[in-house]
Amino acid sequence: MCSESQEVVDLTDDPANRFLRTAAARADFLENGKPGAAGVPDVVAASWERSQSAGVSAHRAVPSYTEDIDASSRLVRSARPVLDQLGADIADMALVIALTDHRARLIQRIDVSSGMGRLLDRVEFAPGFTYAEDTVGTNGVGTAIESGQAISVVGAEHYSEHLQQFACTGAPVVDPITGRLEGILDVSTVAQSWSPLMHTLVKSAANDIARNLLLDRSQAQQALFDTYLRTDARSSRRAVFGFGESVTMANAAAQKLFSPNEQLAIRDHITFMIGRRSHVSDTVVLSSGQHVNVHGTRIVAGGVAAGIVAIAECTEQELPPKRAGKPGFAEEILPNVATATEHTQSIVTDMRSRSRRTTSPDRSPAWKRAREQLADAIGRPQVSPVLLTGEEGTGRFTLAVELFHALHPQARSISIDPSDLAHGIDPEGGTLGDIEPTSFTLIVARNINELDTVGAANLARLLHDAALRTRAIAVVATTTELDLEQPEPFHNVLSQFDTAIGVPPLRLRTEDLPAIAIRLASELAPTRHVRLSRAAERTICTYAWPENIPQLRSALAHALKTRPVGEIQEVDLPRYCHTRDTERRLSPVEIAERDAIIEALRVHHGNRSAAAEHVGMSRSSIYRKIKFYKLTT
Ligand SMILES: Nc1ncnc2c1ncn2[C@@H]1O[C@H](COP(=O)(O)OP(=O)(O)OP(=O)(O)O)[C@@H](O)[C@H]1O
Repeated sequence: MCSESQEVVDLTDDPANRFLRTAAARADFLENGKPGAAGVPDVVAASWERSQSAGVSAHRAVPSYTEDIDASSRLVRSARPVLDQLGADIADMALVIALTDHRARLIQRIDVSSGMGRLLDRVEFAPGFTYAEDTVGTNGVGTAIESGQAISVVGAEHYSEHLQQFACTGAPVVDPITGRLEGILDVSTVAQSWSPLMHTLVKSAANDIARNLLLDRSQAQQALFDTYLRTDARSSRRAVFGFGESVTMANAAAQKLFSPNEQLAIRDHITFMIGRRSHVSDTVVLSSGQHVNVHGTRIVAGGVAAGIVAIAECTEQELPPKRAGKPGFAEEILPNVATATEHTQSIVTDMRSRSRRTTSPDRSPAWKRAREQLADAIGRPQVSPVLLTGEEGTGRFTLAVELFHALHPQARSISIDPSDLAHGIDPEGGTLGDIEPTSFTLIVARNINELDTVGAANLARLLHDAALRTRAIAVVATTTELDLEQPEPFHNVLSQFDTAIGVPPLRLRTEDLPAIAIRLASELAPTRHVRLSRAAERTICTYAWPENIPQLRSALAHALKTRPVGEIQEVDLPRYCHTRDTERRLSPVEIAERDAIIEALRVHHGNRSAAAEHVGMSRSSIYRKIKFYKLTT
C-alpha cells in the first residue's frame, strides 16, 4: 500500500489482503510489463516502470557505497535538534530514523529500536549507502526524490523483493528560500507495523528541518547586514555596498556616486574577482572612463557564504593600499540604507534599532570601576584626553562610545584607526586637522600602540587641536597595556593624555559573562530565542577567554552551528573551553576574594593600603594577591 499526500488509505482493508493484492499486481507487472489494475497507486506504478527501465534487480538490488558524504552540512546541523526530538518522541517504537542528502545517500541513521537497526543493516540501509530509485528500485527515499513528495512505500510496493519486509516513509526536506531539495527524512519499520500516522509525523518533522534551514540562512544574511552596517557606520563618506544572494545594499554615498548600471558593474566585477578568496582589492574602469578602487570582503557565517561587503572609491590613479587593520570611521548614528525588497528593509530597520546598544552588562567590580572612572573623565563639559588600556577585544572602544553617547545624547562619535592616522585622513575626506565638529564630537583613536611615526605625529597634532577646542572635541585613545621599555612611536604622545584607565579582560568579569554571552548569541541568531544551559554558562564563566569578546563570540557561533535552536549545551562549545587552564582558572572562593579586592580598590580609588584594611588583609598580602589575580590597578 502506498500512501502519498493526495491518496486515500483504506484502513478497513486487511493488511494481509493488501499485501497479497499488491504482490500479485507486482508479479503481473514483472511478467507483462504493465502494472496490474488491482489498486496500485499511480506513483508506485510509475516508480516500478522507472526501476525496471533503470535495470534494477527485482530480486535483490545492491546499493552503492560512497565515503563522500558531508556529515557536517547545513542540512545535518539543521536536522539535529529535530531528529533528537523525534527520537525521544518515538523512543519505545520499532523504528529507525534516517537522513539522506539530495542524492539519496544516507548521512545519518538513528536506531530507535536496535532490532530494526539490525534488520536494516542486512539490506545495507546505513550511512554511506545510496537508496536512489535507479539503484535499489521503489523505496521511501529514492521514490520520494523522484516524485518530489512525501511517500510511504509499504511491503510489496518495494520493487526489489528483499526490501518487502519493510515500510519506509520518506519526506523531502526543501530549502524554503532556494526551493532546492536538500535531502530526505525517512522513518522505517517492518511492513506489519506501518501506520498512516507515520506519514504525518515524517512530513511534519521534515518541515521542522526546513524551518531550521531558514533560520540558518537568516543567520548568514544577518551576518551580511551586520558587516555592511558596521562598515557603513565606519566609512559613511565612502561608497559601501553589501552584495547578497537576493539583495544589494548601497549607502547614500554609493547611490550618489554611482548610477544603478555602474553599481551593477561594480557588483559583477567584485563577485568575479573574489572567486574563492576572502578579500580582494582591485580597480574597476566604468563605462564613463572613471577608475574606481574597490576593496571587498567575503562574508561567511555558519559555513554559508552570505555575500560580499565592499568599499568603492573613485580615483584617477590607484590609491596607496591602506594598511590591513580595523576599518576606518564609525559614526554612532547609522545612515540611510537602500535595500532591494520590503522584507530586507524590515530586517535592516530591525537591525538598526538593535545596533543602538544600551549600556553594557556591568556587574563585575573591575568593570564597574573602569566604567565609573571613564564616566567621570568624559562626563564633563570639557573633556581632557583619556587613554583606555587593556587587552585587545575587551570592549574598550565599545565602552567609550556607548558611555559617551549615554552621557551626551546629542553628540556624535568618530573612530580612527592607525591606518587612518598614518594617512592623515578625516571623515569628511580632508585632513585630520580640519575636523569641524558640527556638534560635540568624540574621537576614538583605536589601538594607538600600532601607530607608525607619521601616525603618531598626526595623533599629536590632533590632540593639540582638540586641546584648543575642548568644548567641541573629546579624544579617547585605546591601547594595549604599555611596555615602556621598548620604544614605540606612540610613546611620544602619552604626555598629552591626562587620565589612563585600565579595562579588565573577560576573565576578570565573571559576573558579566552570562549577560555578555546572551547578548552575543542573540546578535548571532537574532531571530531565535537562544538560551544557555547552566553547565554551558558555568563553562563560559570559568574559561579564561585569552582573546576576550571576539573569542567568546566565535565559541558561541560554533555552538550555534551544532545547535541552531534551543538551549546551548556545554558540549556544543568548542573543545578548548573545556580544557583546564590551571594558571587562570579560579575556584569560586578565589573569584569571591578577587572581586572583593577589586571592589575595595574601587572604593578607595586604587589606594592599596586602604583596600587591604578594607578586606582585612595585610599590605603584603594584598600586593601578592593583586599580582596573583593579575589585577590592573
Ligand atoms: N558588552 C558587550 N557585549 C557584547 N559585545 C561586545 C560588548 N563590548 C564589546 N563587544 C564586541 O566585542 C568586540 C570587541 O569590542 P571593541 O572593538 O570595543 O574592543 P576593543 O577592546 O576596542 O578591541 P579591538 O580594538 O581589538 O576591537 C566588538 O565586536 C564589539 O562589538
